[in-house]
Amino acid sequence: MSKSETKSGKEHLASLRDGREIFINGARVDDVTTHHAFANVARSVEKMFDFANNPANADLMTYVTPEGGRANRIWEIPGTYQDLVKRRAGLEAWTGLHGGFLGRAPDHVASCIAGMYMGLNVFEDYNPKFARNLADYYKYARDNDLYLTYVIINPQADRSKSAAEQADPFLTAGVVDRDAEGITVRGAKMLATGGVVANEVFVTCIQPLKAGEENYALSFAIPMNAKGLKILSRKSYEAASPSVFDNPLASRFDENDAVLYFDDVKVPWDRVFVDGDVAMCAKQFHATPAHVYQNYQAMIRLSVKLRFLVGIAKRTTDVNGISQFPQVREMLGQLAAEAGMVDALVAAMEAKGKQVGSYFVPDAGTLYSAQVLTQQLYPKILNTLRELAGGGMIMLPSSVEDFGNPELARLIDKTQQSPAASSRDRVKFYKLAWDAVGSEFGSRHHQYEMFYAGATFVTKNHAFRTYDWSAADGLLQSILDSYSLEDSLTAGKAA
Ligand SMILES: Cc1cc2nc3c(=O)[nH]c(=O)nc-3n(C[C@H](O)[C@H](O)[C@H](O)COP(=O)(O)OP(=O)(O)OC[C@H]3O[C@@H](n4cnc5c(N)ncnc54)[C@H](O)[C@@H]3O)c2cc1C
Repeated sequence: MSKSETKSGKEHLASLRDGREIFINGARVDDVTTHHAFANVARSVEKMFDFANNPANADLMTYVTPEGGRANRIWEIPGTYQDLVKRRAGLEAWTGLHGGFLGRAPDHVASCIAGMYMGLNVFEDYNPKFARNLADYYKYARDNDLYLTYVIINPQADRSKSAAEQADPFLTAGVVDRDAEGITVRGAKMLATGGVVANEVFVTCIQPLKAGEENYALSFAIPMNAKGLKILSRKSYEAASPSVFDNPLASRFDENDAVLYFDDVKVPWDRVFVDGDVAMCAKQFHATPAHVYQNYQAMIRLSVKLRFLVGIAKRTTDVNGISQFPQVREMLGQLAAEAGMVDALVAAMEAKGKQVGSYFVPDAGTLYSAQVLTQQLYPKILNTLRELAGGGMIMLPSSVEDFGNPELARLIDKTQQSPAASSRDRVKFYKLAWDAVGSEFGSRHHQYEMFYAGATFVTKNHAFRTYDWSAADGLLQSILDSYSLEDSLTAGKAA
């Protein structure tokens, strides 16, 4: 691929046939692009790259890099507020292709690495050679339009103990050896979403590490086909959804989650960004714009997904003929306000953003408010959708096959009635609604939105850390200072 164009979907699919070691249901996967557990999500990713690569979308989806090539907007580093908003329009359009159901689509980790590059000075202060590695990697990934995933959380095991205190010191991925060529890594990371259809993985630890845990204080990127990297897939919801009509989301947007096991994987020095520095592991996210920038992308995605879910709510009320009930309108109004709030939070992150050197960065405090609130909001919205639908999402034909039997098709037409849709459209809609809300795929999304950014105590800590407490306290104090015990006593006597 020349530097002046983005990757086509076909090129992306070809790049996935690289001998990567994916395992599912007791067997190794030969070709992820044709395997029945992954082929459709690979197609969905193919469509995303084709959309970005379409000349008609060049202005929306690509930008001119400082070096003069054209790259996917996901890699763009905005210099101004206007750049940030323009980049968001591209990300929003891209997310529309999957309704926000690909949580770790290529724009997520690209935003993280771009954010680290914006904070290159932090890496330079730490280690100029590793800083050069990061800068080179950012440009390499951008110019080759790589799809990156990341693994930044350690396996659960015993959460009351640190990585070093677990029964097996190599449960958590850590360094076993260093030599002239690089480091050798052994152990696991909790999970990589989208890893099966990504090109490379960024591996590090965002959880706090203590002195003495330097072996786990790593940051590096390697291809998904690196020798010794084992990709252990969870159950595939795609494989369990042979018909698009029956599970329109699970069959096409099951991005997969997989444990990554590093079976003595060799990482060359030029791919290492942090080695053995506990403080730097945290700084790469929080002393650079990386954490804010990657999660700002996540909020853009979520705002699109909520628009989709609110669309389901409204359609449910039309299909069931309940939209005129005042109580139902109230519920829709509540949903509209909630989805509108997330849109507004994204806009506020941009409007309250600030210049960091030559880059424009979204507002951290607003982002963390959004994270805390949306972790609570998503389950609430799913619950409202269930409340509006009643049994409509459940009492549906067993599968698309029922339509192939004329006698059953006649009975479906008779029993699936709606004031606003044909029986077929009613079934089509409610199958989609159930996939978003209640299927195993929908349920995984419930968990995803609650945890992708960390457990709630983690996001609340970020909100605590970034809120302007001095402004709050200053305001309180100024009101307290506007009266006194003495004044009130004197006033009392005067009366
Ligand atoms: C669907 C899905 C996709 C994901 N994708 C990715 C990915 O692509 N890459 C990646 O790196 N990670 C990914 N994650 C992992 C995600 O970052 C973690 O789930 C998240 O950080 C929480 O960690 P945990 O799951 O280990 O939960 P835990 O840390 O074990 O927390 C679970 C609960 O235990 C309690 N708890 C645990 N520790 C404490 C404590 N110290 N103090 C108080 N209470 C505590 C809390 O009640 C908490 O809610 C994904 C997770 C999910 C569910």
